[in-house]
Amino acid sequence: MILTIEAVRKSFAGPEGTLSVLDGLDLTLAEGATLALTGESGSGKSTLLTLIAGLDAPDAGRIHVAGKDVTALDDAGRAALRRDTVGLVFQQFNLIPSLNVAANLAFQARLSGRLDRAWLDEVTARLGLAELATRYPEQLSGGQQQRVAIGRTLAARPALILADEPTGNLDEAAADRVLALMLELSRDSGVALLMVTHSQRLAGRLDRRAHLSRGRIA
Ligand SMILES: Nc1ncnc2c1ncn2[C@@H]1O[C@H](COP(=O)(O)OP(=O)(O)OP(=O)(O)O)[C@@H](O)[C@H]1O
Repeated sequence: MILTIEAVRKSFAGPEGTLSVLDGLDLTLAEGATLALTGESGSGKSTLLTLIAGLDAPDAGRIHVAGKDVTALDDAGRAALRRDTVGLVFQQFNLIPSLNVAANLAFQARLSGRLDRAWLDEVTARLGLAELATRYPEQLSGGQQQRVAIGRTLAARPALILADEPTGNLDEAAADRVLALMLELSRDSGVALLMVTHSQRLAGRLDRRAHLSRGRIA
């Protein structure tokens, strides 16, 4: 398993008291498998991705990524996990403002020591980003920024991609092309994909679906 989640709990302190978001959640994902995570707004999908990525800690339970207990790693260990094993495509694109599109696309792959020029060029072309290569993030539309954020993660070929509505800013045709590229990467390179989506149409193209409700996978 690339990902094993056992009995994870997470709650937040809010103005009306404690809000329990994840309540004993279990989930597994095999190497190279693709999973669509659905659930109502506020059900905890983004929270779950944040915990898997080690950007926040669960209150209880265990999360293993590629055999490592994320909940037991220190800051440096969790940063190394994000550099070497887990790729993130979050709703805030986190592009580097001082780097142009080409440099943003290569950034993650270079950092993880997996820069493969031919694959980077293919990702760039397939996401329609070649003609934008010398632009800077602030000169891009929301959808263009989203494609750069996806490309940056795909270029690095991490063992596990966590994507939070990665095609939310794209029209249907562009969303289909992007998802096709992600699925192809999964099939050809054994990259596992956990993708949050509100689209039943897109969810149906992944191997499995998991629905988050009342803090657990239904
Ligand atoms: N850091 C935080 N502090 C307090 N409450 C939080 C925090 N992060 C998330 N929440 C609350 O936890 C709940 C789950 O939020 P989350 O963003 O995980 O939902 P989601 O399923 O991803 O929603 P959406 O589909 O709208 O993106 C929400 O009620 C949210 O307000």
